[in-house]
Amino acid sequence: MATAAWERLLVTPALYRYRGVLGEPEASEALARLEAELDWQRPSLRLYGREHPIPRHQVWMGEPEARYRYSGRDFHPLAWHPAVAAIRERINHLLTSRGIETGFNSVLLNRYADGHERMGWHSDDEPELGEDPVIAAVTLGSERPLRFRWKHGSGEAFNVWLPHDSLLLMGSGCQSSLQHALLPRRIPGLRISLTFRRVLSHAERH
Ligand SMILES: O=C(O)CCC(=O)C(=O)O
Ligand SMILES: [Fe+2]
Repeated sequence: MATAAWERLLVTPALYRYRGVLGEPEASEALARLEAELDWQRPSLRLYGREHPIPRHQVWMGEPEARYRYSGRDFHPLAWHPAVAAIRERINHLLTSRGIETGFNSVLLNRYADGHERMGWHSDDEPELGEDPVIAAVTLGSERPLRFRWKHGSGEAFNVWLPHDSLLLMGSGCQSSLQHALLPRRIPGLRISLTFRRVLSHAERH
């Protein structure tokens, strides 16, 4: 088993990194295909009555029922692109072999043209993700740090560097005890991340 490739970054909450998740040339080919073939969107979010275009591009993809409400907007998923479906298969295989059943039915793809593009502080704790979601984030392209900070108490903020072709597994407790952000840095180059999620059906929510 390739368990040696898993690095445990935290025990509680469960935070793991895995390097070389797709291998080459698959990882570089996936980056080029996603960049060229996806219909990247830059939606605006409404803040204090004003529309602000988000500082990155994104695509929401998945099963038709996996609708997602984010910052006051409903996102309808696009059908699986074959390159994204292949990455989902790989991630599912990797996690299943560790006994983790995720049932990912959707993915948010984020495209950062360079280090100026970013994502602000948040937890992925929307009700449609359930009580304690598992989120698997694949990085393709430029290596940047994802910064984490604790929601309660005085623990220090920390960086997790995410190299090309790596997977970050945010497991139990991550969204309830931590926030994360991709802060602007003087780092050149395109980065695409794929954050796989399981959106619950209405019947599964309470
Ligand atoms: O780009 C990243 O690595 C972070 C993305 C993220 O936090 C999200 O999609 O919720
Ligand atoms: Fe996130």
